[in-house]
Amino acid sequence: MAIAAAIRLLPPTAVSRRSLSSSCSPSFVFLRLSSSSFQQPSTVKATAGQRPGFSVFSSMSIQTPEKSSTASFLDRKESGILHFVKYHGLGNDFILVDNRDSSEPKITPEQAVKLCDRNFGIGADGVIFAMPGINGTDYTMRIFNSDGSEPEMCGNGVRCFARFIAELENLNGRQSFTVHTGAGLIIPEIQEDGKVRVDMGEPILKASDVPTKLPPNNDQSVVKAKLDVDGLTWNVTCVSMGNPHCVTFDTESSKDLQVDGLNLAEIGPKFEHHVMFPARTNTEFVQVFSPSHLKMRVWERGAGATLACGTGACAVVVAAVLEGRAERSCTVDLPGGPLDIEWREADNHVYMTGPAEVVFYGSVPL
Ligand SMILES: N[C@@H](CCC[C@H](N)C(=O)O)C(=O)O
Repeated sequence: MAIAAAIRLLPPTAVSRRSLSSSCSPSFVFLRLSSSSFQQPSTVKATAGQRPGFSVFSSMSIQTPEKSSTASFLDRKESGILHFVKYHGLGNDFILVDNRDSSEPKITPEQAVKLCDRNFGIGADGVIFAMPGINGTDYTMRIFNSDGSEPEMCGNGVRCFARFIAELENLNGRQSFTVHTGAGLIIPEIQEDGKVRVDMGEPILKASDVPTKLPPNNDQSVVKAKLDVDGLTWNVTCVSMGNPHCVTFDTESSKDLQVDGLNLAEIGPKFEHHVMFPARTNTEFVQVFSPSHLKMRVWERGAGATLACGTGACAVVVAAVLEGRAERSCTVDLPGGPLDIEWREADNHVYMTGPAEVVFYGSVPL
């Protein structure tokens, strides 16, 4: 059994999308992806938004270009077919689904696991659904991790979400809108340079709300607590950005971490599933270059080692400030690139600024 994915390297209409991919030349590519769980390729139709001058190639046939169509690729509604756009924020990659017509996700967590598979599916760290807003917000964002679990929030994901919404809708010059998430109200703003700045709200420090069972300090926060993992005692600070994070800068026996040398695949799961974290945890391993320049690697709950984690970078700056290691405005280097993070004293909100890019457009049978 196999699935076919139609992949476009250029967004289908140019006007609102020009800044997303101005350096790409238009082309279509059809991929065949093996999967035991999907329908035969014969059931798959060519679904990319064709325009004059383009040829669409599939593994079975070459099809002639269709007539010009202004209909957006994503506006197509074929039953049994999921149209998506794959985005990434610093290499943290997501399958974005237009779910604005329903408050029920178009795919199940089990299907998300299959689509996220990097060998047998599209490949992604998660699936994100753009849904109708609730509680007076413009939109709702939900996300499934690549293991099928549902986190409350995703920082890189919400930047991708913002660019996706700008693709889907005429925002009439509006650069900002409100998004309901499991972490509450999140406000992204698309900047002139195409980057997205996000008001990520206030960090949560109360141990029982993070949640962590590590013993809290008098103010209920867990800062520089001792955590035994893999034969070492790690100093950890716990921060929730709606989702839980355990941040570590050192162990009892090492002054500073050298994050490049860490075996995340070995230690990451031991943090994630540690008994002190009843909702599991994301874990950030951090090196301090200067009070405004940090470097981190992350092991994500439900997704493993990823190239970037937006909520993680926010949690890292909060933890670094609480531990007296950094200032409130920092550049955080992640394996996929840098994020600018500010924990603003005036409103206690964390602001994250970084890129979000289209990778390709595609369709898969469900
Ligand atoms: N990569 C995301 C976080 C995604 C959710 C996380 N894996 C969790 O389960 O909490 C980000 O950029 O914040």
